Amino acid sequence: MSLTVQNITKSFSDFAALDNVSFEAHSGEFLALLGPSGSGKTTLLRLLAGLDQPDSGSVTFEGEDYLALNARERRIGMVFQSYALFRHMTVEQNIAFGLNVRPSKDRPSKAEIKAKVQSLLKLIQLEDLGKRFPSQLSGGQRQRVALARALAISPRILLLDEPFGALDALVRKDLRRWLRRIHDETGVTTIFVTHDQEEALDLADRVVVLKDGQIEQIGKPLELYRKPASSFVFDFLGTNNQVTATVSGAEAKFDGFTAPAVVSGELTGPQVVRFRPFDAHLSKDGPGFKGKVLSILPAGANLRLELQSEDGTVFETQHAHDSDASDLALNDTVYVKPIKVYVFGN
Ligand SMILES: Nc1ncnc2c1ncn2[C@@H]1O[C@H](COP(=O)(O)OP(=O)(O)OP(=O)(O)O)[C@@H](O)[C@H]1O
Repeated sequence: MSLTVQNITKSFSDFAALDNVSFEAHSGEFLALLGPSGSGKTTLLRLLAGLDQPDSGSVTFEGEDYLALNARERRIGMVFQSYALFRHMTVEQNIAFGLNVRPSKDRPSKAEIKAKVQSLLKLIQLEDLGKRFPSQLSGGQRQRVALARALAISPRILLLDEPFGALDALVRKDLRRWLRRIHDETGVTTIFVTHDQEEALDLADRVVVLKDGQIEQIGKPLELYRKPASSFVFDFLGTNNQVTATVSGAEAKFDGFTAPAVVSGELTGPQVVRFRPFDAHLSKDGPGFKGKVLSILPAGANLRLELQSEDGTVFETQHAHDSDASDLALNDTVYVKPIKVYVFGN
């Protein structure tokens, strides 16, 4: 059951929050909308949910005009960053809410609602907490309940707006895995808004990168990483280093060494080139950019180094714990050689 968004435009006064946005969410897909603050993610989600109308463009679900349906008719489940649970209702009552408020002709029986709530409690692994109130739950538990409540109506699409934004890093990571598992079990088409590139790349089947109300690129996480369509996408997906080089064909020439270059279009001559922290080789004698070790930080399974070259440029590099980098100490002199660079022409 796919959702097709075509040429959506939405302005506030004369400011275009969304400018000709088109994409498709395939049936059962987990799609992330990724972009910096103000890029239009929430505006887009609100249009899909029926909380607002676009100025132009179309949204269809399985060929049906979604814009002609009101929010309830669209059968969309939503989860927001702030735990929008009803404080005076227990967990069970919160989850049952969407079913209980249905008109009597569409409402399942009490026994059916009870069974549904129990199965959702099991799905979110909070079977023993059904009688608690939201204030008696942790932030992560509340977001799980919010998800169960969204799923209770058997939504055709699940829209999640930074659902883990208010939680600490460890809980976020935990919930990420958990959300992906729930998605895979239920198979519901899911659109997840985030400004956190790691979250998007980790969770989604495909990522839609938004910038200033326009789509910069749509692709699978690895595609975005390996074939970024623009310097914006490259920069937004993670830390990187920038230097100038002379580009010729698929090669970047530096002073005394070269590196393979992934070049967008036909760019030659002096260019800004970018490289990722893990696309850097360190050596004691060069060739490379000569620098001093400014900091050494453990980063999960890796080491992160900050190195300052003689002209003041700071490079960030990443290495395995068991590599030569682990022998380095602060202020050691070392040469950084990029082993793969990207060229976008800006
Ligand atoms: N009701 C509104 N009236 C005027 N401007 C608005 C309104 N809603 C959003 N905007 C503007 O539209 C742009 C996109 O906002 P939106 O909330 O969609 O961004 P976002 O990508 O979700 O950002 P964030 O990650 O900070 O939530 C912003 O510049 C915002 O100020």
